[in-house]
Amino acid sequence: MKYKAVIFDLDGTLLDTIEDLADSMNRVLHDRGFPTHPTEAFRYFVGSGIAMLVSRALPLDKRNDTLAADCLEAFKREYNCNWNKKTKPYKGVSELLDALTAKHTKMAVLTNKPQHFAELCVREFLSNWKFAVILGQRDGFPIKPDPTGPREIARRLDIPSQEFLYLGDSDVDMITAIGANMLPVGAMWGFRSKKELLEAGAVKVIGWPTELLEFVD
Ligand SMILES: O=C(O)COP(=O)(O)O
Repeated sequence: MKYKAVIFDLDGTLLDTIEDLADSMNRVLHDRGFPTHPTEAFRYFVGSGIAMLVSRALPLDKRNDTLAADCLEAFKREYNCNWNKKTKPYKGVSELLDALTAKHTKMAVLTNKPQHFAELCVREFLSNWKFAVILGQRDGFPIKPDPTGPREIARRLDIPSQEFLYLGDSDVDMITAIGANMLPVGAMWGFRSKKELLEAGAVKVIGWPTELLEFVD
């Protein structure tokens, strides 16, 4: 089966955002006298939205709703100043997006990043390519792994779910793809391991972006 459309996860799949996310959150922690984390630790904090990132980064014995809400607002302020400092597309992404564009494959972005930051990042780092839909975290809508987002993309593009490839770098992405009846493909250059991707149901795992082309119509 060859696929007609691709949904991309953003953080850890198209863009390496880890340092800007880590620097922003570490500043919030440092300002409050809490321990900071090495950048690598954020690979496991990212993926389920920024509220979860903030909660995972807070000291275990300090996690409460009031502090988490305060730190979430502080994180948004910091990230608003830092989102484009060190972020960049992964190597090989531009070749993949060029090739998909040449094939007229429909492309969309689905991320648990807030909608505002998702749009900023796509505009700044991926403006050479057309994404038919960019869906980030929006108030009142469930985030991944709920399949509402990918189903909305399929509906808006008027392409059956089964004809979508879904490329992501985390268990959340694989579970989302399976729930939406799309082919889950794991990106091994991102934040998580091959083992995690396979255990979460990746049907394929690829080590370089253009390997995705093999599955595209
Ligand atoms: O959790 C986030 O904030 C974003 O993560 P995602 O782009 O991998 O969905």
